[in-house]
Amino acid sequence: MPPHHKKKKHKKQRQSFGVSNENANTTTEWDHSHDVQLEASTSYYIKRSEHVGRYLVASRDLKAGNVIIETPPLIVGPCAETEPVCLGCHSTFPSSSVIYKCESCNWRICSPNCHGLVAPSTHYQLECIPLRDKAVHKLFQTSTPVQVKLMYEAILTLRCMLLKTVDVASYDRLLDMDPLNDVRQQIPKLWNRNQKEIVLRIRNDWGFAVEFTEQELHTVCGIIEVNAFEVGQDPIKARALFPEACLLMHDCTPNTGHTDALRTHYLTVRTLRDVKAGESLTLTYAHILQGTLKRRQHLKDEKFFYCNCRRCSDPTELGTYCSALRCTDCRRGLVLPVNPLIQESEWRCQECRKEISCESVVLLLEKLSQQLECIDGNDVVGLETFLRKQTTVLHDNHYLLLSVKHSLCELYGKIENYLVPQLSSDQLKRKETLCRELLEVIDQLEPGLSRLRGTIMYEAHVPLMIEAGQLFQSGVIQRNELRRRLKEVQKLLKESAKILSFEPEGSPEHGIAEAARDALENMGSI
Ligand SMILES: C[S@@+](CC[C@H](N)C(=O)[O-])C[C@H]1O[C@@H](n2cnc3c(N)ncnc32)[C@H](O)[C@@H]1O
Repeated sequence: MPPHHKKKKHKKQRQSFGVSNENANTTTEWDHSHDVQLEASTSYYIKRSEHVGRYLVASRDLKAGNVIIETPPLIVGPCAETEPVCLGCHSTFPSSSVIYKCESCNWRICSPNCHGLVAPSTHYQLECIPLRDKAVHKLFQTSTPVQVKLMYEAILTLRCMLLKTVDVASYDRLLDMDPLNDVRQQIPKLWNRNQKEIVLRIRNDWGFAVEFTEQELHTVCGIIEVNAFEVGQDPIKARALFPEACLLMHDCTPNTGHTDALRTHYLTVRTLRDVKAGESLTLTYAHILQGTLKRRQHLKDEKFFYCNCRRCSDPTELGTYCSALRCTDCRRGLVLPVNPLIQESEWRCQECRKEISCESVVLLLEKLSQQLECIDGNDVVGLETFLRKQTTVLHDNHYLLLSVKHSLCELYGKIENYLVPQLSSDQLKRKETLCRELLEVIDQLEPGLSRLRGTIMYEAHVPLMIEAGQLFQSGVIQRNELRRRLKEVQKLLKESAKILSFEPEGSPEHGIAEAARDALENMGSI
């Protein structure tokens, strides 16, 4: 993995997928007995419940790593509020790049030979001629940068609508996805934004009023908002729709994970751990290393439902305490939400019973997040200082601290002045501790073949291997202990290589899998 040389902000956690529902009831489980079975595949069948709508259920016992869905996208398009991107492959344009434009519609492309221009359900097949005929590119001359971003955002909606004439079967599959119109219509801010920025833009500014009704366009906006996956990796990022995969129910400790191929966005969904026949197959629509209050609010705001899963229902978040604060009154107890399924719930110290309002907790976390945002993402000393100071206020596993620990465990050994040969034994020990602390939490929240686990296991092997060698050479440990330690390193590398071998070719994680395999080979037999 190349070192991070660029100055960067403290990294945000990676997010995957988005969905919705309005149910804010406070039951943690729902009664499945009335759920209706709809369709079946070899690995799953589709059921429907009052509470979540359609969802997938394992039709047989599945092993960790089993592929349950492998599918090309129904349609791909630019992200919301994106910088201008190539309408073929959705890559952003480096500032120094030569400007190419599509000869027909005059929108920017990365190159006349871009593979994406001719891919099914993209530029040439869908919006190129209509954009040309309506001379939409002329609007760029009079648009502000914000309006330009909104023009790119509207492209995916236009593409979906154009399927109606170009590929009726795909359009029907698209319309089978739930737009949650009733729910979204009750959110004026969202509905009015779509009306102004997407619906009226396409109908009035771009001249498609005869072709598409307002209602049709709102429905497609909803289908995208509720069901689209974020696909790709910098500098190519896009949104894509997958009719089967979008039926996976959300859970904050999911039993499946997904990857998408870099160029084609071909999606593969795999089980992260063994799943019994009859268990729901679940995916997370939120960040794993995020606290319940924030995770649930994100799901409500972006995906229109409050999650009531096992993790959300448990104030300790499955014993990880990753939302817990330290009591500044008695200085002994941990402060947890009284009822985590109520967003406004009071928080209470488990020792002195002192209560804090949810508002105060939110304000404190906002203040701390802002402080963290101000620290450069490569500033090891700054991040360590933040950790040291805030462990007096936050539990060691608090999600804000976990995100700092995640950054630090990658920085030690990777950036200038902290490259592996430059690390002191204290710094190596520190990297090891950070990795162990993170793995302990991830083993609870996303056990199994999780990408996060795989990358941290790779990081963990470095200090362990070096330390074992140094201790042996200085005579502190004997051959047997060396062998035991190297076996542990081997185990980490094997698991990391196995997990990350699922990652798409060309991705950083795929590179780590290769590095793990090389390291194993270099170790030989022990
Ligand atoms: C992408 S769709 C999933 C498929 C959808 N159930 C259907 O019938 O088309 C996302 C929607 O499913 C529901 N959903 C998924 N996971 C849920 C969960 N854990 N709790 C409540 N609703 C959920 C919400 O209504 C959400 O808006």
